[in-house]
Amino acid sequence: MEKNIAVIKGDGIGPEIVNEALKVLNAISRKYNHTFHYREILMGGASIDAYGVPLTDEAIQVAQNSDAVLLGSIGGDTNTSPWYQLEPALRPEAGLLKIRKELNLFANLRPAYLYDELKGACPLKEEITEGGFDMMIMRELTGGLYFGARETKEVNGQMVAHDNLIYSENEIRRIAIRGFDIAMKRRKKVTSVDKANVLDTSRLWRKVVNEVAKDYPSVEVEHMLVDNCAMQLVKNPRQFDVILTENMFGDILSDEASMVTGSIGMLSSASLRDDKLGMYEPSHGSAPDIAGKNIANPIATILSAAMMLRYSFDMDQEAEAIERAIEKVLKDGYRTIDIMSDGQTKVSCSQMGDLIVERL
Ligand SMILES: NC(=O)C1=CN([C@@H]2O[C@H](COP(=O)(O)OP(=O)(O)OC[C@H]3O[C@@H](n4cnc5c(N)ncnc54)[C@H](O)[C@@H]3O)[C@@H](O)[C@H]2O)C=CC1
Ligand SMILES: CC(C)CC(=O)C(=O)O
Ligand SMILES: [Mg+2]
Repeated sequence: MEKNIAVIKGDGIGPEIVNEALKVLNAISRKYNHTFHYREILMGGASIDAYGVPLTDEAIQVAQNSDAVLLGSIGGDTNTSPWYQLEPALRPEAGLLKIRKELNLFANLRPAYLYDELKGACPLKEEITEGGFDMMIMRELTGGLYFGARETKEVNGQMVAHDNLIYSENEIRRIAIRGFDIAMKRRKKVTSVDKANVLDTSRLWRKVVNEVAKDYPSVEVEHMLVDNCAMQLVKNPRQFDVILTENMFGDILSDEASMVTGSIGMLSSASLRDDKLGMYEPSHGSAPDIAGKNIANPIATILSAAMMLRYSFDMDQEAEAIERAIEKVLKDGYRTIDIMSDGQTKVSCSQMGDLIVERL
């Protein structure tokens, strides 16, 4: 098969981790006789430095006309980077939000899975992690607080800021349908997470989720308040199958879930819409604290590339080959520093990519 992939390396560790994913994709293309055409575009700080804006219309067009987008991560140190002296609409994150919105990538899938081999890297007690866990966080990605109007202005001599949180029934319904569809292929349980004891958007969310649930009688549905969910994720992560939630709650809960898998460097993601085009990126950010040192964990990005093969290209066998190769590397005891524990072999970002390629 021949596929066009828009590649956004981004900032910080972005180029390091994407290079490892490209290594793996190249090995897959050789082994399975595919041709992947990479079209590199800029986003985030790299685009600000080159063009003065975090994402150009031309870059969006390239992404729009590709079969999938592979992204590293964007952004800098929000305390020290000069990018954060710019007005908010010109900062790196504005590029990421813009591409998600322009491509209508409303469904963000973040699978959190505890590999047996990484139980030692998980900060939870053994009795909690015994038996492992495997959950899919289904995060709404193009609505809610990150996309409402916002403003900071002076009122009565002091600065006041507001951010609008808006959800429409249709936005909730389409992500809920995706969540239930995914649950049907898994353990048939949806935990819908909201703050319906306080927020109108959450009350609407719950109502629409209950309506959608009627079409999936074999799926068990429960509603959980987000503060309780944050606690349950560390108390008993095994109870979760699909966590269905809005944009900001999903952002926060997925970082928490990632740490329970051992490291945020393990958590992949797919951002999908109604057709096959999707964007694939690790759930973490650009990690400026470790950028340029060749120590970042590239596994989340490589697993995201596997999700791209599965969801955008229908290449299930190839995706599985990558996932199995990662399992083998972990079984063989190789670890980047974030997942390192006693008795294992510490490797760099690029060595981890090579070791995965060797096992494909
Ligand atoms: N999708 C994206 O591109 C995202 C971008 N960001 C941006 O990233 C920048 C840094 O944000 P932070 O809050 O520091 O979050 P972060 O996710 O970049 O880093 C948090 C911590 O996790 C570690 N970490 C992250 N990825 C890792 C990996 N692959 N291997 C090993 N360790 C890893 C970092 O070293 C850091 O200690 C900010 O500018 C933020 O806006 C944040 C989240 C998502
Ligand atoms: C940088 C934000 C806009 C996004 C984020 O934190 C995420 O998607 O995980
Ligand atoms: Mg995040």
